Amino acid sequence: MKQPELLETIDQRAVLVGVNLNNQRDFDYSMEELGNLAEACGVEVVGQLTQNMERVNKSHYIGTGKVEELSGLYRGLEANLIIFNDELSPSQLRNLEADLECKVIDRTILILDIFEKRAKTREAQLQVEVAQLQYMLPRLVGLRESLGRQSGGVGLKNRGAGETKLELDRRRIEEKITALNKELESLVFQRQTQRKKRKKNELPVVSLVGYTNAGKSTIMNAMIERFGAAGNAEEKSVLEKDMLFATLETSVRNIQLEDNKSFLLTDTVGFVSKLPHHLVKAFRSTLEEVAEADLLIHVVDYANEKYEQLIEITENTLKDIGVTDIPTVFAYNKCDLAGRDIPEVQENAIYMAAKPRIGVDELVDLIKSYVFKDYVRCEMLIPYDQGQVVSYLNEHADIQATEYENEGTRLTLECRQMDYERFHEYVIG
Ligand SMILES: Nc1nc2c(ncn2[C@@H]2O[C@H](COP(=O)(O)OP(=O)(O)OP(=O)(O)O)[C@@H](O)[C@H]2O)c(=O)[nH]1
Repeated sequence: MKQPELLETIDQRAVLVGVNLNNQRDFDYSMEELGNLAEACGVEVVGQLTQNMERVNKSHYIGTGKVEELSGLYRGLEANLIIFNDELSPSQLRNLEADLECKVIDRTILILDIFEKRAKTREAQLQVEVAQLQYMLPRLVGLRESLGRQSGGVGLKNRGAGETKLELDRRRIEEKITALNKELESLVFQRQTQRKKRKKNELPVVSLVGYTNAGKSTIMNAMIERFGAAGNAEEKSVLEKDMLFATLETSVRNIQLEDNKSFLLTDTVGFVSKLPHHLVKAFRSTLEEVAEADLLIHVVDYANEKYEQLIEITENTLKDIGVTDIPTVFAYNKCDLAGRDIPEVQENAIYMAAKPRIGVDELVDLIKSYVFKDYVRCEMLIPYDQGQVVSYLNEHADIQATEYENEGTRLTLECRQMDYERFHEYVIG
């Protein structure tokens, strides 16, 4: 059973509605973001209505006077869709649609819809479907009640399709969620096993995080191009695209630097403000990759005038998923478009432009200064009958000189602390 899509977006002309609770600093940006999300769904935005409030109205989210104003506005603009900037409760959605006689949706549906379009792997598809069903579940009763009142085509897609909607009763949806979660568990298990295997290799893990469309995938591709990555050619590069949420899955590449140092670089789903709770929950296993990183590269779209707010949104999302104490460096990207002064060099930040490949080496130097700080410089004398140790170090350490002496091979090298300890008996200086 494929559940009906949540949103019919063909020929939609929408009015956006936002409530600014207690003068939120990022309110204007969140409305702009809502417009971008709507456009990403193919919806044309024709108007906007906002209200400052201290507390939302329980029955209609906005005040009753505003409902009237909204009614006049959307009719005047010949809109056929109203989009709220926050998640509406089932009864608010029901009341608004009944009073306004117009299709009403919320930010959550928009985001779920975009995620659905972008999901490519089975895991991402399952995650999105679970989140969609979880969203629908409490709204089913309302959907049934509203059936009698509404003619087809209003509200969520499944409301229009009378019978299909009735089939989707609570129990069947719950069963479906359980079945999807089971399938998801086995996929997650596979990925966790791979992750454990990678961990055993003890390579440092560096994760790209940031607001959607900031340039994370472009940075990853720039690094792969510059330094190479393990794996075959088609698998190496990752999708970079000028769209919200181009990446929904986590890609991992082993970046091999010139001096035998390597680290795992991961690129994952981009953030947006107010990521729906169900979605964060469904994507927990994907986001876990971030939580296990040794270093985060917070990629910032420096060309966006509101970049500081985007940083805040990303930081809040990281907090929401429980990522609070991982060392972080900032990559202020898209400087070629920024048309703004580039600040003086900072300790934990670099200014770059990944698309024209500017600043990639500097970013790698910054990463190195964090993840390879426990490297030890030393000299080892390794007996000739321990050839495997020399081969191991040739692969895992930065060998600066090799000399052949009577007692064995003398290496001048920089190696990881753990290798230094492991081969301590051969250290001579
Ligand atoms: N001009 C310019 N464009 C860039 C730069 N970096 C990335 N872009 C473009 O910005 C768009 C988004 O880049 P991506 O790398 O896909 O962004 P992302 O952060 O991975 O996006 P999500 O998958 O949505 O999280 C693409 O069209 C890139 O070509 C840059 O330094 N300069």
